[in-house]
Amino acid sequence: MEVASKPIFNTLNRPALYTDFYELTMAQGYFLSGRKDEQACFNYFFRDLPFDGGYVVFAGLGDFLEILENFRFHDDELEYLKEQGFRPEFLEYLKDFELEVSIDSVKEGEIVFPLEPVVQVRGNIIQTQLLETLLLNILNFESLIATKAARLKYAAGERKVLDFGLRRAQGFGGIQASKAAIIGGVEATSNVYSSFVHGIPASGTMAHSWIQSFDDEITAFRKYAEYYPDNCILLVDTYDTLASGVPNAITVAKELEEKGHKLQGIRLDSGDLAYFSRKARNQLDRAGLDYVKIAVSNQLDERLIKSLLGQEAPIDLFGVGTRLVTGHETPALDGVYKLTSVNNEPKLKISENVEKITLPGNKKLIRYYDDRGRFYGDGIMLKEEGTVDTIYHPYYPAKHTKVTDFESEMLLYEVMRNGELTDGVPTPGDSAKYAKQRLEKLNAEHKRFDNPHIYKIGISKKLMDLRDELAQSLKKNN
Ligand SMILES: Nc1ncnc2c1ncn2[C@@H]1O[C@H](COP(=O)(O)OP(=O)(O)OP(=O)(O)O)[C@@H](O)[C@H]1O
Ligand SMILES: O=P(O)(O)OC[C@H]1O[C@H](OP(=O)(O)OP(=O)(O)O)[C@H](O)[C@@H]1O
Ligand SMILES: O=C(O)c1cccnc1
Repeated sequence: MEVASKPIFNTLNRPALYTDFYELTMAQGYFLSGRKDEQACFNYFFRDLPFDGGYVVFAGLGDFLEILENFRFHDDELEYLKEQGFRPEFLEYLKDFELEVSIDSVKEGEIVFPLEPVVQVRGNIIQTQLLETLLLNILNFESLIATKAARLKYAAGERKVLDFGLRRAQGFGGIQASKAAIIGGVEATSNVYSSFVHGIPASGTMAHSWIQSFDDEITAFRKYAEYYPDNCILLVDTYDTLASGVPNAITVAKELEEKGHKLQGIRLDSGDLAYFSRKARNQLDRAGLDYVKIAVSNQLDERLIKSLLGQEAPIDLFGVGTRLVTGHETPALDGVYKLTSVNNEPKLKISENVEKITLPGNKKLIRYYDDRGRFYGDGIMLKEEGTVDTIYHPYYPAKHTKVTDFESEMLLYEVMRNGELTDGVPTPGDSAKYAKQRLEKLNAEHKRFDNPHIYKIGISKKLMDLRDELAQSLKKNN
């Protein structure tokens, strides 16, 4: 079959077919069986923490809400669906489609944990179903990369981390990856497109090609410094880092000083980065250039950054590409979108694996604080419940915690009501600020890379009983 190709960027303006085929066949099925006005509730949650880590930084809400603004079916899309065999009466329904769903979500940048209803979509069953793939595609990817960025930043501490990943990203996902990286805590990106469309800070150094293009290294350095005297990071490893690169950078730094400027830094991109950074720091300091920063890159990740700083490498800035934007070594966040009620009747998915039985009903999510104002644990309960005294381990109810003495906070906000945004789209800057504040409230034992302490998640007795009773009756009937 021949498919006319369409510019990929149109996806943002025309998201309705950015979905899996079965969403449309199910939607048509609901329509044909006269169920189009049934009210459904779906929950977005994940089960496994990526990177064997202790938390997830939630991201993607801004892009999701923005894209929903354009969710409608255009004539050529309806024509395509007609060719795929969809019925005229359903296509007529889609022609007049206007999004009317309501969405509860935690804030972008929130720290979230397994099983939590991070996003809850309410509305008619056709509309809520049709959003599944789009929502999962955006939220799973951006949350994965924001989480990776937070881990890199945790390893780097006060030192800066730059995103260098566009060239190694999974295609156009690089646009989202760079934004998510900023939300997770990275300071700036080399990705100009993402900077342009998302209003995030762009930054960069120079490539080996610049230096290779000149007859000698010093001329390459001088020329760059001439054009960018206040924003110049010289790549020093093209020929011989310590015998040529750093001495030439020192010469240029001195020339800049004479003209009233300061060399910003040097970048190391190969070899033993601890050894070379120490030697380079020594050479720079001996030349009176203690203000010149040292940037490093080369297949870095959070563990390598931690290791380099453990080796007391005098590094000020880490450029991270591949392993940031590809979410190395977790290819995807396993977030799912599960039906939890139809016409206010709670729904459940049973599994042989008890940990895969879903939590039914329309919910709320509460965070409890310890006496130092740090996150103590989270409670998942039914929306209609009042104050809850005790939260129970989702699978081992003998493990429970009394929560009456803790300060608490509701985490879900209605971000869309009947298809209208309630409070605009979160900006990456605001989400990054929020993620930073929230990560400060998360205890270090949940942030460490090796065997992080498991964060306490509990469910209310009512929710547990509802789940167990429903599971029993479904098993009897099926
Ligand atoms: N002191 C260090 N401790 C731990 N890892 C390091 C240290 N220095 C560098 N690394 C990392 O080790 C890897 C080195 O990669 P590799 O052996 O391919 O060397 P290279 O310098 O990239 O060689 P080249 O670029 O010349 O091919 C990179 O991921 C780099 O970040
Ligand atoms: O290693 P990553 O974490 O993926 O970071 C990005 C890499 O991309 C660049 O190398 P590349 O060889 O593509 O170009 P260059 O000439 O600028 O070094 C840069 O020098 C980094 O090494
Ligand atoms: O600006 C840089 O130094 C840069 C940008 C992309 C990839 N690697 C390095």
